[in-house]
Amino acid sequence: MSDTEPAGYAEDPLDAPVFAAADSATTGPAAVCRSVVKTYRTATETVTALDRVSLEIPRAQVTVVVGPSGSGKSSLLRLLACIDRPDAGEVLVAGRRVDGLNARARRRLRQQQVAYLFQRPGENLLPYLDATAQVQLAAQLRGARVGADQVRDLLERLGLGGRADHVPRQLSGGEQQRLAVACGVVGDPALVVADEPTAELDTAAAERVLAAMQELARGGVAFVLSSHDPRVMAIADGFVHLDHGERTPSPPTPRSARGGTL
Ligand SMILES: Nc1ncnc2c1ncn2[C@@H]1O[C@H](COP(=O)(O)OP(=O)(O)OP(=O)(O)O)[C@@H](O)[C@H]1O
Repeated sequence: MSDTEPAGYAEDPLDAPVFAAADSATTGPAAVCRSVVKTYRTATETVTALDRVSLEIPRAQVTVVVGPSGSGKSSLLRLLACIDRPDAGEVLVAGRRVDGLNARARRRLRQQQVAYLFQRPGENLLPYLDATAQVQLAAQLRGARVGADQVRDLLERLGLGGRADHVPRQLSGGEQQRLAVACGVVGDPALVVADEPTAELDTAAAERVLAAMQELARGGVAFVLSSHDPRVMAIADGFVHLDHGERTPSPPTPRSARGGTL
């Protein structure tokens, strides 16, 4: 993505950590969208991927974004992860408005408050670092002081205690994705965003990754996942349904009896 910004987008005003005021950074929803519009312009047409979508992502919960192919799920996740910016509307992460920030400021906020997990487990990791070093680097980039004990504990919780000195090619796909989750949650970001996190995993590996996400969410971080996978829906505390770029009421889902619409 280019860092070149059209005029009018704000630099981060302070060259300091991008935390909002302590109260809104650590309380309230992890993220909020208000009447968000996202369009893509091609040579021949303008596609409206999101049309006035509003929602709140609660902390300490797993929110699953569902909808047919092309309904805008990835577009929404990219806005929440501060990778893209909406054409209109407001996006707040950890209480801070991010829609007006330029690429550099968004990148800094992302480092501290958001983790984005790619579908392919290997793409979330550096090939030459072992599991311990991956988590330490993620913490360092987030500006968090995390001791060796905490890294070891986190790897243990994710079932990677015996893999601490393994590099990604020595790990299975499921282990790689759990390591990516460890890197995502270390240093207490507000939000971990994952687009189709089980798409590349077999059933057993998917279930372990999802169980880890569900358990870690209880610690306070918000997980936002997009998926068509019933196993992902089964761990949802709430759903956001999209159709043709619009937020729609919840149709029946496998776990609609438990998860609410947020
Ligand atoms: N870079 C782009 N340029 C043009 N159109 C795009 C671009 N990215 C997405 N779109 C269009 O925006 C709409 C929403 O796409 P998006 O990828 O957000 O949907 P999705 O629900 O994640 O789909 P899927 O489940 O197939 O991954 C679609 O019509 C898509 O073709």
